[in-house]
Amino acid sequence: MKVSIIGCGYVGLVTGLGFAELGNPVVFVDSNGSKIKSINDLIPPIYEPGLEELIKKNEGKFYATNDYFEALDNSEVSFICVGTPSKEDGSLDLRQVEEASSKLGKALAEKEFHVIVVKSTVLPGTTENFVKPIIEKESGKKAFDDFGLAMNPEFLREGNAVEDFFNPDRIVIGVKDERTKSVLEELYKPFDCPKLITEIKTAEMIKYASNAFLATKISFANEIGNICKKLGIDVYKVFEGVGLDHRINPSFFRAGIGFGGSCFPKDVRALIRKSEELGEDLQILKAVIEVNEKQPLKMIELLKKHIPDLRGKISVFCPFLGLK
Ligand SMILES: NC(=O)c1ccc[n+]([C@@H]2O[C@H](COP(=O)([O-])OP(=O)(O)OC[C@H]3O[C@@H](n4cnc5c(N)ncnc54)[C@H](O)[C@@H]3O)[C@@H](O)[C@H]2O)c1
Ligand SMILES: O=c1ccn([C@@H]2O[C@H](COP(=O)(O)OP(=O)(O)O[C@H]3O[C@H](CO)[C@@H](O)[C@H](O)[C@H]3O)[C@@H](O)[C@H]2O)c(=O)[nH]1
Repeated sequence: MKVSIIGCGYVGLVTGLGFAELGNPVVFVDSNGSKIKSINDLIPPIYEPGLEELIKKNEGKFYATNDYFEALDNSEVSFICVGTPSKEDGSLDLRQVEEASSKLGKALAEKEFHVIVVKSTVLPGTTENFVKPIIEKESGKKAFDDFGLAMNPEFLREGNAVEDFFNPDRIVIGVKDERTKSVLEELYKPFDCPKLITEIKTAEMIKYASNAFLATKISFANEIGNICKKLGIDVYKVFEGVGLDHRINPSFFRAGIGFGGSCFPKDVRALIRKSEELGEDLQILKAVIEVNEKQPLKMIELLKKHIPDLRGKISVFCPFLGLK
């Protein structure tokens, strides 16, 4: 199946090259000219283990452009993989999604049935209440009828992205119309993992609930770890024991400096912000962020204890607190 990928960052590039490896011709679209050149020169613009081999191995099965019309002409399904960064207040900055939806809509006006899939992490309701009206306005077409619209969250981890693409724990497809459902089922046929078909807003929420739960596990491990330190207990052994309970699962209990990365802090904050708009107080998740913000200071306390005269000798960068 011919695929186009809108936005060639971690998610877009890995997803597109993964689909190419599985035999699907792929057109990459990005607004950044140097990324386009780099992809066409077979040089991955980001580092991920296995990505360089993948891009070289699939030469001739993909190309990159900034032309949405050409991309839609040469594909049956487009994945929106642009960034959804945080604004100052924690809410999502949807400008990249807005621009991509608008340009896809314009190109769609000249095409017969085409499927558009939101892969970017967006809050529940965004695909149907934000992306859909933009595409409908720009294309003059009706979603779920003249074109397909779906939400397919991505769960890959930076540093493990290629491996995660080919071996996902599950594939979640939020979809409404039968035609789009069969297009995505066909595309994901080679994957031997549970495939969950849901409502569009449910798929959006599964992504947030997953990241929020993983972040909660880490903050929990850090709180237990802080007591363990005081009691002289090895926290790693504790969670080895805890994780042996099949109801719990041993992963993501590694205590340390707290979670960072490009997703957990942004996604947990966005969910908290959204819940505030809805008049709900997400107390657990607020505590998860609070514990995480304090954790680097705990590490500094620990360092000070072991190296008493630390002042002026070492700088530690804490994601939320700056240099300490
Ligand atoms: N990085 C991860 O590990 C990860 C994992 C799962 C989900 N996600 C989610 O996936 C989305 C993408 O994340 P990412 O890390 O790949 O982002 P990124 O910032 O690395 O890449 C976004 C790409 O989109 C391009 N772009 C921006 N506006 C565009 C437009 N209008 N048209 C075409 N291209 C445009 C940018 O130039 C950039 O190359 C986000 O919503 C993120 O939360 C990220
Ligand atoms: O036991 C653990 C595991 C992770 N971390 C920290 O948590 C952060 C996130 O790590 P990781 O999940 O490996 O990387 P990400 O690339 O941020 O991936 C997360 O965020 C992505 C974007 O949503 C999701 O797709 C992935 O499933 C989810 O794991 C990092 O700061 C890690 O150091 C811990 O402190 N303890």
